[in-house]
Amino acid sequence: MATDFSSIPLIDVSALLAKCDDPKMGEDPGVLEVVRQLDKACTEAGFFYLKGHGVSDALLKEVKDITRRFFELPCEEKTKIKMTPAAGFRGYQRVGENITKGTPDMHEAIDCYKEVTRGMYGDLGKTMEGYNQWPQNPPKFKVIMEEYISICTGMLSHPFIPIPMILFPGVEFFILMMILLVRAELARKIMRGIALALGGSPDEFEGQRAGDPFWVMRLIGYPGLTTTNGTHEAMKNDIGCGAHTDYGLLTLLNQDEDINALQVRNLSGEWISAPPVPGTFVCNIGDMLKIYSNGLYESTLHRVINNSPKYRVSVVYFYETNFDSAVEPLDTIRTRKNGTKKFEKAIYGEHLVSKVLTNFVDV
Ligand SMILES: N=C(N)NCCCC[C@H](N)C(=O)O
Ligand SMILES: O=C(O)CCC(=O)C(=O)O
Ligand SMILES: [Fe+2]
Repeated sequence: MATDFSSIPLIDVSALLAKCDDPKMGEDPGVLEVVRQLDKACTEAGFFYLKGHGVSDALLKEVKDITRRFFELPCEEKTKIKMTPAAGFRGYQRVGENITKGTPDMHEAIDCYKEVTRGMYGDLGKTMEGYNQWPQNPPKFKVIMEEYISICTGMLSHPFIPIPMILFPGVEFFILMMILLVRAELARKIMRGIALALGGSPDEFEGQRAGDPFWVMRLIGYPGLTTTNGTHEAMKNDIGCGAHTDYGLLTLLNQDEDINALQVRNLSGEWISAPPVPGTFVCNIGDMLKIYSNGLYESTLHRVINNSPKYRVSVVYFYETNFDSAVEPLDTIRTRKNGTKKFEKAIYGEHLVSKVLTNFVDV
C-alpha cells in the first residue's frame, strides 16, 4: 500500500501462463505486458484481481460449496476434526478461536498445511509437524481439496496412487489423472512473472527459495448478521477477521460471490473494498515477498467484515517459500536501486510458527 489507491486492479495473466516455461519468456511482448501490470499492482496496492488463470469456474465454485456444506453440519460433527497442537495446528476451529491482535475473530475455519513429518525441519518445524485432518462428511471433501491445492501449487500433495484405485478406477482416479495432465502450477507461474517484475531471472523463486513451497490453505466461514425482532444485529463483534498481513509470498483468495466483505487499507489508512469479481482470484503480497523485494512491494493490511445477513465462505490458498528459507532482499538491479537492504534475514518457518502460536493461544 505504497499509494492512496482507491480500487484494486484486475490483471489478465493468460499471456504469462502460456509462455511461462519458455526460456525466452522474458522477451515475449505479451509476457512483458503482464509483468508490467503485476509490477504496478504490487507497487501501488499489494493487491490485484487475477483473471485468465485457467482454473475452471466449476472448481472455484465446488470448493466453496463443499466448504459451506461442512460448516452447516452440527458442531459435534465439525469438532471430530478439531484443530490441536498435536496435529500441527491443522483442523477445525470454532468461531472466536482464531485471534488477531488480541481480539477473537468472528469466523470458523479449517486450516491445512503442507504435511510435515517428524524431524523434517528439525526443531524449527516441530510446531507444524502433523497431517491434515479431512472430514468424512461431506463425502469427497479431501479429494476435491487436494485437487485444488495441486492446481494452485503445481505439485501433487500425494504423488502416490494406491493400487486399488488403478485396478478399480473411480472418479478420484480420473481427477488424479487430470491433475497429472494439467499441472496448472498457478502460483509458481505468477511468481515467475513477479521475479521478472523485480528485475531478476524468472527462476528467482525456485530452488532454495521456493522450489519446495510451503503451502497453507484456510477454508473460512463468516456468520452473517443475526436477525432479532426483524432488525439485523451484529454478533458480539462484527469483525470477521481483524486487520493483518499474510505471511508468505502470494495469496490466492477465492471469495464468495455477492457478499462484499473484504477490505484493504491504503496509504492514508482508508479501507478500500475488494468486492467479489466472479471467476477471479484476489491476490495479495505476503511478508516474505515484501522482504525479497526490499520493500518495493508491500504486504498490505486487510480485514473482513461480513455485514450481510448471509453466511460468507472463502477458500484461501497461500503460496509460501520453502519452510526453512532464510529470506533477505534479492540482489537484482531493481531491489538495489531501492537503496541499501532494508530488512534483516528472516526465516519463514520462524515467522509462521510465531504467528500460529499467537493465533491460537487457548487451544
Ligand atoms: N496464513 C495466513 N496468512 N493466515 C491469515 C490469518 C489472519 C488472522 C490471524 N489471526 C493473524 O493475526 O494473522
Ligand atoms: O476471507 C477473506 O476474504 C480473507 C481472509 C484472509 O485474509 C486470510 O485468511 O488471510
Ligand atoms: Fe489475509
